[in-house]
Amino acid sequence: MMGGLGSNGSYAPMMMTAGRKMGGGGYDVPEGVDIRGRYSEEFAKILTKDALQFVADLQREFRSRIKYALECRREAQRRYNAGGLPGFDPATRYVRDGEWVCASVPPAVADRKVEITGPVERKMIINALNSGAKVFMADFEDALSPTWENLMKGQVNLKDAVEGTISFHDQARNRVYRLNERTAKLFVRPRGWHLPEAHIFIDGEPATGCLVDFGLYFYHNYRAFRQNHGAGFGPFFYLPKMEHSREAKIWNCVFEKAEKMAGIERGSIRATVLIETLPAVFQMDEILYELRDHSVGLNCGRWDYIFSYVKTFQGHPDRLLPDRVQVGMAQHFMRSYSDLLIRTCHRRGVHAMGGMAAQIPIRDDPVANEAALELVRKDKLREVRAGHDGTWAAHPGLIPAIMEVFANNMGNTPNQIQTIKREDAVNITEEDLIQKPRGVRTMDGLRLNTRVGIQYLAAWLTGTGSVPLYNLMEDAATAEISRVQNWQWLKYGVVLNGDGLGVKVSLELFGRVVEEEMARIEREVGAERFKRGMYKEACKIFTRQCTAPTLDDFLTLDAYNNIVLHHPKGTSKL
Ligand SMILES: CC(=O)SCCNC(=O)CCNC(=O)[C@H](O)C(C)(C)COP(=O)(O)OP(=O)(O)OC[C@H]1O[C@@H](n2cnc3c(N)ncnc32)[C@H](O)[C@@H]1OP(=O)(O)O
Ligand SMILES: O=CC(=O)O
Ligand SMILES: [Mg+2]
Repeated sequence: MMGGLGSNGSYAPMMMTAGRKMGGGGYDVPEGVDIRGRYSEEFAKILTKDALQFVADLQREFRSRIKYALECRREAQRRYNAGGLPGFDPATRYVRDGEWVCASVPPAVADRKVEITGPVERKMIINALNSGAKVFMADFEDALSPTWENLMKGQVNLKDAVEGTISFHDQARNRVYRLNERTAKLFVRPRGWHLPEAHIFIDGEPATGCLVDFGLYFYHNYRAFRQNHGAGFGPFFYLPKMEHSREAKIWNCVFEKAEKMAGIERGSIRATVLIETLPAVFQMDEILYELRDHSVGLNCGRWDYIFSYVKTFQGHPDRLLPDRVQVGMAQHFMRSYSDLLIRTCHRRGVHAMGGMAAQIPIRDDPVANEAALELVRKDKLREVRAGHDGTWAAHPGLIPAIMEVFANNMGNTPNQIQTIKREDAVNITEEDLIQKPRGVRTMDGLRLNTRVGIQYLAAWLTGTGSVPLYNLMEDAATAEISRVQNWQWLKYGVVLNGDGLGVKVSLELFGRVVEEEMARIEREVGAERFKRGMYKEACKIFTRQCTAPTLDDFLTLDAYNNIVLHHPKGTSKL
């Protein structure tokens, strides 16, 4: 027997075994903590009593502030739904106008020309650290399906990576993977504030996912990281999906508490915040200000940013998106966001990181591969010329080309913080940042959204959070665009104005498209894989979300219940 939610939803107490509290099949847990995920000896080395105590301390100290911050998000969304627009906050003008800078950049990460990203999967971690990129962002977020196995193995893998002992034996190829002498610097991206961790209960409630990711990683790695990788600084983090500086302030307090617990200097931990929600673009100074002792820049999380544009304007039929493929960095609102981010970061003395081009190598078609590479080069050239200090790559095969673009255009300097100030961007207005994207909507766009959204979700439900689809990298952020765009077009019954057909998007049309695209997916992946996969379940979830009367906040929040596996075996709803 274990502690857990009973059939009536009440919390059952944990069993005492030989004087120790055993919460969930064998873990030795502190008071009030219950582990409901599978037990493994390997995981028990991560889920130690002390590490769990640290996570529980974080949860207890910050849970009400997190709940409040999430309620503020809902309140802001209600204002946008009633016709309001996001904008700069007059109350924090003094922060934007003030002359202040963030703490100086740690020498270990002064040069971040190319950063590779990927899920916390063992082989990927080794490949990414060996890839020649300056930084590897190990992802618990957009690129990871947060199953218990993925999360806990991810923690094991990161610990081995930080200690330098990580290896992987690919049995099929009889190939052993180990770390090179020189490796990329490791950043870790925990989940966003909104995602719970349903396999760890604290005081009868699921823990906050990002506090679990951060807490366990920090607890086990701060010492080795600072010694072996950060030259006295670190660990380093990426922080996703924030909407307001009050959320950055919570992270700042989490960092201070962690530093105090570890007995390390304030300002040791450093983080780059992704500006990947529309409301956050109006809070960039404020976010940096809250994190000024712990900041190492901002990043243009362009894919979630596009998703957030649709979400923020879900009640504004005058701001509908064209086909997803047409919403690139050349759109006025996207260019304005990147330019203002560069100006803000450089004014405050930190890195302005570029975003992810979704292209990946196309192995079986050299011509298409060269065309994809050329798109990546063009995108990166725009970024480096605009003043970005580095950028993201989704695949090791892209690193040489991207590195060349950045190195050729930055000379020998590690970054452009002091050399490109972008004072011209001071003139960017609220209207520039929300300007309606230009382009057309097509039946192909609707079909592609549907096909990609379902296939991505099917992969996610089976534990894979980033996949190659039609020669592009797809992850939670890109799939979100497909979902909310379909929702928006259905909600407002838009006319597909780009293919001369003049068809109106309706429930009936969408139903037909789903049926036909499911048939196409089956043809493409083969009947056997289709049957074994989670395509039907994915289709159900995706279709429900696209047709829901009110927009779901996150695709993965609803889908999460399908990957929660409580021990002993059996799925459980939150
Ligand atoms: C919107 C955002 O948030 S972007 C950030 C989050 N998204 C991501 O991080 C996506 C990262 N990229 C990926 O996950 C992968 O590149 C995918 C899923 C798109 C494609 O992966 P694969 O299908 O494995 O590609 P492919 O077969 O070409 O891989 C070739 C090799 O490169 C490795 N590789 C591919 N991508 C990566 C990566 N990002 N990091 C490390 N290694 C990688 C593979 O492991 C494989 O290694 P091997 O030859 O030793 O077996
Ligand atoms: O996390 C990155 C994004 O583009 O979203
Ligand atoms: Mg993102």
